[in-house]
Amino acid sequence: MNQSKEQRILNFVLQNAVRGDPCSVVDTIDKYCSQKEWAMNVGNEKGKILDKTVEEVNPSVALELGTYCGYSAVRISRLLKAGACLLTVEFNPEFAAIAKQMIEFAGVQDKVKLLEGPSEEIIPQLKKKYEVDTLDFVFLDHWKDRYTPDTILLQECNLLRKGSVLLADNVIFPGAPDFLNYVRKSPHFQCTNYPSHLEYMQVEDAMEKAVFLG
Ligand SMILES: Cc1ncnc2c1ncn2[C@@H]1O[C@H](/C=C/CNC(=O)c2cc(-c3ccc(F)cc3)cc(O)c2O)[C@@H](O)[C@H]1O
Ligand SMILES: [Mg+2]
Repeated sequence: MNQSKEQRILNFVLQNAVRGDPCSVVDTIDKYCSQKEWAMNVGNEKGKILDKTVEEVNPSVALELGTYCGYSAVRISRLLKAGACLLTVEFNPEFAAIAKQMIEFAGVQDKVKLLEGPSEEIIPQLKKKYEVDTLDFVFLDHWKDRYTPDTILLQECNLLRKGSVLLADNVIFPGAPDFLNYVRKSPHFQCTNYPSHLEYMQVEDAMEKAVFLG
C-alpha cells in the first residue's frame, strides 16, 4: 500500500535530520515541504513569529490544537524552559503516530505530551485528567472553524488566566473570519495581527495574537 505524504515527510526526516536536534528536524521538514511536497506545517516565516511569541511568554504550560506531523510541537518545545511542557492535541491516529515519532526523533519527548482525541473532548479533561491549572500559551492550528468554539470552551473550563496568550495560524488563508470577529470584538481579549505568508508559498496569510484580559 503506498505511503502517505506524512509518512514520506517523516522518512525524509529520519534519513536526513540529526537525531536529538530539534532545529535540524524543523529545517529538514521545511526543506522537504518547500522542495518536494507542500504540507500544512506553520513553516519558517510564520514559525519565526511563533518563536518570538513563545520566547516572550516563556510558558510553563502550553497547549497546541492540531499536532499534524509535529512540526510546531518540535518548534515550540525546543524553546521551553526546564520543567515546562507542551500539551498537543491530535484526533487523527495516523498523524498522531507520525508526530510521536517526529517528537521522539527530535529528542523533545520529555517536554511534549501528545493527547489523542478531538479538542472538544480533551479541553474539558485538562484540569482533572492532565493536572493543568491554567494555560500560559495556546497555539491554534487545527480546523479553522474550531478556533472560536474552542476559545469559548477554554474560557468555560477556566483554563485561561489574566495574560494567557492565544496565537492563531491562518487567520487570512485559509482564514478564520469568525475567530477574528470573536476575539477582536470581545472585551476579554487584546488582539495583535502579524501579517505573513502561507507556508512555502507567496500567498498572503497572518497570525493573530489574542491576550486574555481576565
Ligand atoms: C477538533 C480537532 N481536534 C483534534 N485535532 C484536530 C481537530 N481538528 C483538526 N485536527 C487536526 O489538526 C490538523 C488540521 C489542521 C487544519 N489546518 C489546515 O486546514 C491548514 C490548511 C492550510 C492550507 C493552505 C492553503 C491551501 F491551499 C490549503 C490548505 C494551511 C494551514 O497552515 C493549515 O493549518 C490535522 O492534523 C487534524 O487531524
Ligand atoms: Mg496552519
